[in-house]
Amino acid sequence: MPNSGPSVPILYSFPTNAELIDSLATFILKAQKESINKKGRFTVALSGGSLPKQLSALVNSPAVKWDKWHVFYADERVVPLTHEDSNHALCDRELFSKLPADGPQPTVHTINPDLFDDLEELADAYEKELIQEFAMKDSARFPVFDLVLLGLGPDGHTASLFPGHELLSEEDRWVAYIDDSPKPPPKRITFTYPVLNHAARIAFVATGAGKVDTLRTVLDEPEKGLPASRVRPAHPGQLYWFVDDAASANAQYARKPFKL
Ligand SMILES: O=C(O)[C@H](O)[C@@H](O)[C@H](O)[C@H](O)COP(=O)(O)O
Repeated sequence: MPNSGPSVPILYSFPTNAELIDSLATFILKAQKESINKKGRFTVALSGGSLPKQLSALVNSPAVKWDKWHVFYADERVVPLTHEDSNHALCDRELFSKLPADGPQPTVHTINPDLFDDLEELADAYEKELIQEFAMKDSARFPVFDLVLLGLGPDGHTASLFPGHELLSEEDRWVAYIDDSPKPPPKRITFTYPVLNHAARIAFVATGAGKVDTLRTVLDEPEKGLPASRVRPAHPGQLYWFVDDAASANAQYARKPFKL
């Protein structure tokens, strides 16, 4: 019977962070290849937190076709783009600034600092960039990212979708703002579920014993509805978890051996 419901998450758990980093890079390169073969470009959404560091194996990989990458931020903090709280500044520091200056560079879509006084306008402008990237190029009704990389907060949040927040039921807007984030800084913009759940692939990355209870709840008790559990891309989209054994220690959820 054809499956048209949300994807069943695939869990990969690695004994060490080094193994996770290598496998994640292999996974990303495969996604990159498929996407470029199909459409000539690779659309990627990145998050902040510990995620950018987990992409370190890409920096020196000659297989990365950086000039085909179109990068957005799944969420961004409303601070100057060079501020230490900025997800763009973080990704730039961990990733983009490490690429050889004379080599191919990604196209990176940042939020517009000229609009910081009006969060609605800021979110709308970022949504327009998504429309230009997807609706105009692919004639798609929703943005279909080739890859979205997400982190998991200790309270089960992901991107800037926090437990109990009204944005969890947003069905129309693709990009929304919040000004009451429980994790500082309070002002942020974030992709909503309509964007996340139309992606072709989503990979969560979560490491360390600090995530052990939250990861167990997200994987084993999705009915509790933590924000990360609600990320379930519709068929044929696929959801993956790249975690380490410290983070997955309490989860009953079945692990898959990593093999592409
Ligand atoms: O901008 C942000 O705050 C992030 O995008 C956020 O969603 C992050 O991914 C999680 O909080 C996990 O963060 P850690 O990986 O640092 O635990």
